[in-house]
Amino acid sequence: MTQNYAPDPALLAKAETLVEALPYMQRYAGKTFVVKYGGHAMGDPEAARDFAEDVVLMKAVGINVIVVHGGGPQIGAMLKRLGVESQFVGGLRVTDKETAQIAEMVLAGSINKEIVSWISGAGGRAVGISGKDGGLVLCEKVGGKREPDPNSGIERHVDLGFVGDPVAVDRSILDSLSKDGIIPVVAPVGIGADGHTYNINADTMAGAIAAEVKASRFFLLTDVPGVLDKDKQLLTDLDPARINALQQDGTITGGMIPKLETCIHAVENGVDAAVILDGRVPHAMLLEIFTRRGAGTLVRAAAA
Ligand SMILES: Nc1ncnc2c1ncn2[C@@H]1O[C@H](COP(=O)(O)OP(=O)(O)O)[C@@H](O)[C@H]1O
Ligand SMILES: CC(=O)N[C@@H](CCC(=O)OP(=O)(O)O)C(=O)O
Repeated sequence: MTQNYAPDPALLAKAETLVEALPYMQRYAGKTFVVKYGGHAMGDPEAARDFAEDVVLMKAVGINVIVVHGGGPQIGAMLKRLGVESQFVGGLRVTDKETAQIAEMVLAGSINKEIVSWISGAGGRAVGISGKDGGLVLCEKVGGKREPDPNSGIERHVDLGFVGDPVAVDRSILDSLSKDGIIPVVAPVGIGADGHTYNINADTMAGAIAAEVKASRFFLLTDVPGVLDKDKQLLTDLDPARINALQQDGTITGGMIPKLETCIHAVENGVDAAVILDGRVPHAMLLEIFTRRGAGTLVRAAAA
């Protein structure tokens, strides 16, 4: 007995999607991608599950994925619960000794292990570390910032306390984990030569790691579709000169300034491209990596 076999169009579309992904899988196998997962992007449990699936799929097709996470809103919530005041200067949290302890507890304790659990739940193997582990990140106290005084408006110098800037990254612990099929998940906390614990902006931490491992792609998952122009239209491609112009004319403000400065640092120090993506969009990274459509804002160094 014979039967006409008409493939289900939905299944056929799935097969075509896989075939579309093939050249990208071949291009990226063996390459290193650094993913910065921001605190705003990780709010929704469904989006978190999609994020973990994307990371596990990337690893399964041979990409060495390194996750660096934030947690600013979650630190803020914990400080509020504990009745500790907190303020930001130039996008960085002023961090006294108590705040540094709480930030470490939230970042390296709860958030780090939660991301490890999500990745395990998606069938991957992850190990959570902070910049303190295996000598990963040595940092230096960030110099103070100039800020107008809220009362007088006169500029004053603000000491940020235990806020660190990565000055040396030792990639060996990342390489050991990656080689063994493990996805490193890194909390933005580091140690200084003075032995103190420092709170590091997660974009800065991720950028320093991306530059050290010469990542092919550096993804920054946030809560906007990418960099928007004055008419709220997505800017799909940027280079350092254009970013400087957008900063000068006030198109880029707030948290986007350190984010793009980190992208410039990364692409000028050996990272092929940085991409700012909306982490709330389901499977945002897979769409960017494995389809012709792409998403978000791609930042590259200026052509030589
Ligand atoms: N031109 C711009 N395009 C997009 N976002 C911008 C722009 N200028 C400022 N922003 C702000 O930058 C924010 C992203 O930075 P941030 O809050 O530090 O993100 P995250 O916590 O994910 O690191 C956006 O939510 C938006 O409010
Ligand atoms: C020094 C400094 O500001 N550290 C940040 C670290 C977390 C972070 O950067 O998280 P997001 O990426 O979610 O913003 C903070 O304390 O909020």
